[in-house]
Amino acid sequence: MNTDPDQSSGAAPVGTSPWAVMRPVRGQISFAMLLSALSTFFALSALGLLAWLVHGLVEDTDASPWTALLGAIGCTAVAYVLRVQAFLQSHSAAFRLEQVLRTRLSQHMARISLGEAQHLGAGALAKVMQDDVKELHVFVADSTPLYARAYVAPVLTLVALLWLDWRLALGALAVLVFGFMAMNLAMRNRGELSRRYHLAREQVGAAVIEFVQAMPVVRTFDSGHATFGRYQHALVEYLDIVTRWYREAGLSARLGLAVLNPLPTLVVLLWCGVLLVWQDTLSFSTWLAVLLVGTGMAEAMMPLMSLMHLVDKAKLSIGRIEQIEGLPVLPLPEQGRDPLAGDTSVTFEAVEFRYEGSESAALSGLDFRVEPGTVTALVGPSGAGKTTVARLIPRFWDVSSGRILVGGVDVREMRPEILMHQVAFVFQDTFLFASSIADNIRLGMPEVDMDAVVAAARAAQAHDFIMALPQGYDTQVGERGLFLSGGQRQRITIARAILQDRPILVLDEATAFADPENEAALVRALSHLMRGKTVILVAHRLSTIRDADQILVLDRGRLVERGRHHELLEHDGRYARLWRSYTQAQQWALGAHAVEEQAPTASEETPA
Ligand SMILES: Nc1ncnc2c1ncn2[C@@H]1O[C@H](COP(=O)(O)OP(=O)(O)OP(=O)(O)O)[C@@H](O)[C@H]1O
Repeated sequence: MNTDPDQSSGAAPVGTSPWAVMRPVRGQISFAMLLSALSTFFALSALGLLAWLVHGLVEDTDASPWTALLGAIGCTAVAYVLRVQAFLQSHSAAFRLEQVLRTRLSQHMARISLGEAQHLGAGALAKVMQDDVKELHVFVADSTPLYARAYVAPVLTLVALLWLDWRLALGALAVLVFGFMAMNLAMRNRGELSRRYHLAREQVGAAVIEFVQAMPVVRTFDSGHATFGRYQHALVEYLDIVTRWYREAGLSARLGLAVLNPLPTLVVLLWCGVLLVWQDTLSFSTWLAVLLVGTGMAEAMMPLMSLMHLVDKAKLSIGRIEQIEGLPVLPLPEQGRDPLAGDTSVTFEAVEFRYEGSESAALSGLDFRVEPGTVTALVGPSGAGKTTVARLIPRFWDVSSGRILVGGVDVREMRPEILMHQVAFVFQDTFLFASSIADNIRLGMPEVDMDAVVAAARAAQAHDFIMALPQGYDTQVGERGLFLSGGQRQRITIARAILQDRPILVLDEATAFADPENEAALVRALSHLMRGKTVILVAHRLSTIRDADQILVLDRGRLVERGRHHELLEHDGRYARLWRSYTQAQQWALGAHAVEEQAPTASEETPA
C-alpha cells in the first residue's frame, strides 16, 4: 500500500487472478515460494536463537553461549542459501513464462483477422507483447518469493511473541491493526482514482507519441502550438489527478505508513515492557527477547505493501493479455479437407460486408467474376469500397454474407497457406523488415539464390537504384536502416511479388509518385509483374486501366457499371463522367496556362 500513485497502480480490478496466467510455470513458482518460506523460517529461527541466548545469559551468566550462537549462525547461512535458491527458481520461472506467453500470443495473433490486427494497431499489439509480458516477468521473478515471506514472517513472529509474552504480543498486533486501518481509510477511493490516474497517464503517452510522430507536419504547419497544447493539456490533467490522489490519501496514508514500520512497534514494546518489568510481571530477559523478535513483525509487513503494487500492475497487464487472447480467430477449415483451387479465377457471389460498428454496409450485393489470366480494374470515387474488395480476398475480414471463391473454392474453406500460395498482394502500405534488401525481396523464401533475387529486382526496375546504394543488396533497410523513397519501397515489394510468382495478383495501385521518372519505372515494373496473371487492380489513376479486360465501377459499395474502357465511354454513364473529370484534371495539372484556358466546370466527382 503506497501513497505514490505510480507505485500503488491498482486500477479497477480486472477480475483475473494472476495465478491463472501462471499455470504453465505454477510448479516452479510453488517450489520457489516453499524455499522462500523455509528461508524465512530459518532467518526467524536465528533471531529466536539469539533471543534465547540473551535470555540465557541474563538468567545465568555462566551458561555457555556457543550452542545458541553457532545455531544462529547456521540458521542465517541456511536462510541465505534458501533465499538465493528461491530467487533463482522464481527468475527461471519468469523467463519460461515470458517465452510461453510470447509464443502463445504470437500464435494467436497469427490467427486473428488481419483487419482486427490493423484495427487494434501495431503499437497496442507490440505493447502487450513487449511491455505487459515483461511486467508479468517482473511479477513472477520478484513477487513470488516476497509473497511467501510476507505471509510466513508475521505469522511466525506472532507465534514466537505469543509464546514469550501474550500481553506484549497483543500490543504489537494492535499497532499493526491500527496501521492497516489507517491505510485502508486512505485507499477507500483507490479503484476510481487509480482508473483516472492510468487514463491520464495514457493520454500523456499518446500526446507525446503524436507530438513526436507528427513532427514534420507540426514543424511545417502549426509550428507546434496545437500539438504541444494537447501535450500540455494532458500533463495538466495528469498533475491534477496526482495532486488529488495525494490530497485524498493524505493524512491517513502517511499515518499508516508511519505506523507500519518497525519503530512504533519497538516503542510500544519498550513502554509496555518497562511497565510490566516494573510491575514485576515480566522478567528482564524475556523482555529483551521480545524486543529482539518483535520488531521483525512490522518489518515483515513491508514486502506486503510492495506486493500489492506488483499485483495491481500485473493484473492490468494480464487484463490486456487476456483481451488479445480473447479476440476471435478466423475460423479455419476442418482438418483433412484441403480443397485446392481449380483454376485462377476469382468470383464474388452476392457479397455483403459491413465493418464492425459501422451503420451502413461497405459492400452490398457484389457479384462479379474475374476470368483466369485477365485484368480487372476496380474504379470509383473515394470511399466506394475498392480497397475493401481487395482486402476481403486475403481474409482481412470475412464477408458478412455471400461468398468469395478463388479457383472455385470458398476462401473460408482454404487453409491460409494454400490461399497465400495462390494469391500475391501488393498493397500501398509497403513494409520493409529491418534486414537487408536481398532478404526483403526473398521474404518467406529463404532458399532462393541471389541470381533469382537480382532477376526479380531487374524486372521490378529496382536493380539500378539498389546497386547505387552503399552496400548494394546487403544494404540494411527498415527500422533504423537506410531510408528509401516511397517509389523505391514499392519497387522492392513488386520484386518480392515477382519472385513469389503466384498466379493471382491483387494490386492496390499507388496514389502518389515522387516524380515522373519514378512513375515510369513503377508502371514498367507493374506491367512485368502482371504479365500472364489474373489481376485485380484497385486503380486510383484511370490512365492505367484503359487496357483492362474488365472495369468494375463501384459506388457506395455497389457495382454500378461494368465493361471495357471504350464500352463504358460509349455508355456515357458513371465511368464516362469519372473519365471526363480525370482527363480534365490531368489537363488542369499541366500548367497554369491550361488552367486559364480550360478551367473545368465543378466536377461532380473526382476520380479515386
Ligand atoms: N477499417 C475500417 N473500419 C470501418 N470502416 C471502414 C474501414 N475501412 C474502410 N471503411 C469504410 O468503408 C468504406 C469503403 O472504404 P474503402 O477504403 O474500401 O474505399 P476506397 O474506394 O478504397 O476509397 P479510396 O479510393 O479513398 O481508398 C468507406 O466508407 C470507409 O469509410
